[in-house]
Amino acid sequence: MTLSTEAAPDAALLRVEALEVVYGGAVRALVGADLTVREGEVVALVGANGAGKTTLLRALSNLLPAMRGQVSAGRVTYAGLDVARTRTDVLVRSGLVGVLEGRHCFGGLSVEENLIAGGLGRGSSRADLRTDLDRVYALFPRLAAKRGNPAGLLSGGEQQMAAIGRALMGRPRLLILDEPSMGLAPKVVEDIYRILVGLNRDQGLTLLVAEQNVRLALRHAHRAVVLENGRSVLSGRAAELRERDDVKASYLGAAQAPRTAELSPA
Ligand SMILES: Nc1ncnc2c1ncn2[C@@H]1O[C@H](COP(=O)(O)OP(=O)(O)OP(=O)(O)O)[C@@H](O)[C@H]1O
Repeated sequence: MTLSTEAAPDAALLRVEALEVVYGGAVRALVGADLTVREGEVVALVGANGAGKTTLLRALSNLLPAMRGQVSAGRVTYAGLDVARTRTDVLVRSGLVGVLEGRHCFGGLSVEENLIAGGLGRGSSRADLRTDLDRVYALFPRLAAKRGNPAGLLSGGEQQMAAIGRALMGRPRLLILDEPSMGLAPKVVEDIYRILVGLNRDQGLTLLVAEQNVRLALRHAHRAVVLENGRSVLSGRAAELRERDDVKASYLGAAQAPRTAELSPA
């Protein structure tokens, strides 16, 4: 079911249409996912454990083949590119940059070397690297203070900041994040979201954030898409979704309202 707030198709920076994904030829992880992200938006992809959020994000960066996953139907288009036919590094240089599961800092490298790796992936010049490092350090003063330390010794929150900083070094047009709140203290999560939303507001950075913490996601996003069992079942403006009884009952911990699946389409 879909609220009537989706973009006209031509306005989309990213478009996912009726996407189906199978792992190992057997596990059907997505069975019909639809998603649109317009330039300048913050869009949340929410859903319970195993709903398919990470799988969808992998598909956006054409990372499924490396996980024995395969798009079996549907299509992903980013900035006019057919993603399934575009190498991940080409997508990165086109501005589609992900902070995917596990944060993946290079533990033996310093914080600064980790950040520089993000700029090199994009082919930045030495001068660009310097400018971008200063920008990242201004956003995350804690990284500036630890620039020479091994990234492996950072706290979980600092590693998340380093992973986001490294992605920003790639000068993204669309930044994709997988559960940036995972395992972090509420205060750190708030700091990270404040910075991300600030980048959207002040610099127009487009964001797609997968979150299990639906309350958090709906507070910060402009729009959201709800995934259930590999299918997008609901989408619309975050402010409207927050007020829906079915969303409250299923995802925001409200008691009496019926579950999403029992409701008729909006
Ligand atoms: N590499 C893989 N090989 C086989 N099955 C997988 C693989 N990765 C995910 N799956 C399966 O695909 C389904 C969707 O998983 P996915 O990780 O995309 O969900 P998710 O919404 O991100 O969940 P979580 O929030 O727990 O990470 C699950 O049934 C999962 O077991």
